[in-house]
Amino acid sequence: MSDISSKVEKDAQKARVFIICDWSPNANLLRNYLFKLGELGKMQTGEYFIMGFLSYANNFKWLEATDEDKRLLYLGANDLNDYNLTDTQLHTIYKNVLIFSDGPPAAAPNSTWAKVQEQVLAGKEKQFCPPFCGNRTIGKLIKPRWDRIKLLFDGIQYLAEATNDALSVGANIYESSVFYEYLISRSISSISGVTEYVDGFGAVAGSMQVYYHSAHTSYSLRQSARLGQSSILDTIWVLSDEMSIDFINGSAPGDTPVCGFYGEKCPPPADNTFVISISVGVALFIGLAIAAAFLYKRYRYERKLHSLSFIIDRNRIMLKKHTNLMSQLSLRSLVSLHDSSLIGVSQALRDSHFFIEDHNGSSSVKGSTARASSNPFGLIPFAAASSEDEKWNSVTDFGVGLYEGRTVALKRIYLSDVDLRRSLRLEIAKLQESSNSNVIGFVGMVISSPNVFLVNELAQRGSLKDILDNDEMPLDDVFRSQMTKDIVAGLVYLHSSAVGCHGRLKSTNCLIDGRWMVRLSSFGLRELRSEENTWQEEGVQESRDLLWTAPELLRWSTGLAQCDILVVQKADVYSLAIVLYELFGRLGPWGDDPSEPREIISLVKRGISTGKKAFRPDIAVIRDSPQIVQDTVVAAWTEEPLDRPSLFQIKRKLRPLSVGLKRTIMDNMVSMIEKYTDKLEKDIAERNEELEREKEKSDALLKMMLPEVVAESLKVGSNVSAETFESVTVFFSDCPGFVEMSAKSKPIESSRVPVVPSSRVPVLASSRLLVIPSFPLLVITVR
Ligand SMILES: Nc1nc2c(ncn2[C@@H]2O[C@H](COP(=O)(O)OP(=O)(O)OP(=O)(O)O)[C@@H](O)[C@H]2O)c(=O)[nH]1
Repeated sequence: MSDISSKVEKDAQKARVFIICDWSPNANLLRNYLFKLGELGKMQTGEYFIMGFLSYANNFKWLEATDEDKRLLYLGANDLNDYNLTDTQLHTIYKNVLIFSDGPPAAAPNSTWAKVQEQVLAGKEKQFCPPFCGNRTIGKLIKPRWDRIKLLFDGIQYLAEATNDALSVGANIYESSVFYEYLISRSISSISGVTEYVDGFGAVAGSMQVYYHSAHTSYSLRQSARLGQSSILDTIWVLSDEMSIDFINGSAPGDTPVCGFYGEKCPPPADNTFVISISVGVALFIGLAIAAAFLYKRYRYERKLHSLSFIIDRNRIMLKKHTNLMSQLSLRSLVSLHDSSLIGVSQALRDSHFFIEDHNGSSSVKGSTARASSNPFGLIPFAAASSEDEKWNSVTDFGVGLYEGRTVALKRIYLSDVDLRRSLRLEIAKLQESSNSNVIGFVGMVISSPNVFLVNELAQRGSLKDILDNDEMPLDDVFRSQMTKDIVAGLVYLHSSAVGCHGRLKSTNCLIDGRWMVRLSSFGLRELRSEENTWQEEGVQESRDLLWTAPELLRWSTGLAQCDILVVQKADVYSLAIVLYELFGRLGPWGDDPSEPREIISLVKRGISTGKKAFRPDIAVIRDSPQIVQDTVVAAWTEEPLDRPSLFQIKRKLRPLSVGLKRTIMDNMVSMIEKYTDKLEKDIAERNEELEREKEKSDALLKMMLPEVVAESLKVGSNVSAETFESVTVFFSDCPGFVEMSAKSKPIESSRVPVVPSSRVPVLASSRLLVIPSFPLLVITVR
């Protein structure tokens, strides 16, 4: 048994389809072979197949057994327990076996062969009676050799037919060489009902029986078909009956495995044990590391939540007076307030839009702060506050302070105290996490009852509203496109961050930093800000603040904190539409609509009433803006929130605005300054020319009135010192009759009285030479 086991194992490594030529001496060998393959798991996969030949002479009892199970018995059912196989496995094994045998085919009912078999069996019974009359067991045990019986019948039939043929043509059947010609190359109609053939050498090709597993019987192989020669001329063997083989995998197994018997057709299987164990180890380590990192992060997060590190002690902030130049001054006035030099103008534009001063009046030069100690820009003064409390109380909505060496913005929250519950601390943690170039960073919170302030990064140039309200602040396409891009980018960031939405987007919350970049502020803290709203008194300002709010939020009475984040995101899209309208129309959030904010809000709240469109700003106000902007605005303020485009769609739609926008807003600013510079250069050159001319005139006048030396001294600002002369002549003279002469002359004529050319010419002599044009005959005398 162990021999056959190792043989089977070896064979199975070298072959897939086994053709076993003769088991005749021992049918149990087939059984062993099959079941060993089964035990190795080879037969169940459908990869192996066995075909074998069993000689009828040696195995007729098994092959002729009518009882299905007996066939199995002969195949080794006695020893079945020796094999470690289940019923199902046995069935599967039989599906992979095909047996051929040389015995006669099974007799068809009512055929001659069936009758012969019946007579043989009856004769057999007679033969054993007496002594075994009535005892059928003996008869059953003795199996007739049907192959021999068939051969006997066929042989007689064959000889008779050959003799008949020979005699019918008068051939001499006693001459063996003659008779032989009638014996070869002919067919035999076998008693078993099939046709067999004798070839040219006198050999009977005969037929072969095929035994195969039958699905509807128990463990057995049964005669399923007959393999015979197709014709007397043709030596091809064909299956004469229909038979299908129930291949386990649906088709015949290949003669070699996919990877070849030695795996030569596939890359050699690496010894994965080491790799697998390393991988598992690494995976385990990474898993543990991730879990540890996660737990540690969670622990730090919880600690952070509990640490209240965001609370800033009021005393660590130095309050500053401030004014926002953008909201108060035009560029022109900015120019005139500073010295008119070009450096002064550009400097003012570049860094002085925000003016901060200490309480005691001395200017603080920090970041973009002012240069003057006076108050040329109309500082928003603090009340003459003496105590810290008074100073903090006097800060209105927005204040400025110095904290840890940087200037920060202080945003008043209209609550007298704050309950630092977990939900609020979570909201604050989200704010602390948000960091993007288009949103204002959160620094901390001052809670000093009754004052509550958010401390944020400061945006030097105020809000978008400040800039839009300043009529003389030029805004061209580059500015608008850049600002649009920044606002959309800020919103996209917020929607994808932990904060999730903005909730109160408006132009006052779009702040402009020192690099002219728009950064969104006042987002997050929805819970805290909702409390503030109910606490705050309703007023005109509050209605004005709602001009950017989406209709569904206006109708929502329970406050922003209760809204689903998706609802607020859609409301942000509406607010964006109003901000864009404001940016491109520059007439405020509702354009030139004369209605009071309160009226506008109530009309928006009403929504779409039958037959009417939703109440919105007049789109004609922005008709000069690019079509994509107009389309975006109209789509984004649609009444139905779900019909509004997503931010990503808006971003994509507005992308052409930035195409070709090579210059940044800073470049634009510089070009604007250059334009101003050119103009001022021209103005100054003209003024200089004028000044030069005037200067020449006054010099000439001075020289006429005073001696040159004296005039020059006076021009350079030095004193005219007294001089000493040793000999001087003081000459006083008068022209007699000058008064009469003047009375008779026109003013122009009297001005043409010649002047004595030089003091060195003898006066009396020269006087005779003088001629007055209007009195040519008059002789001038001098006294
Ligand atoms: N320069 C400058 N001005 C600011 C800053 N923050 C706020 N402001 C000014 O203060 C004004 C009001 O700001 P907020 O109180 O945040 O605006 P709001 O409309 O009341 O905002 P919410 O109440 O938060 O909706 C803005 O329009 C700006 O003029 C800042 O960081 N820098």
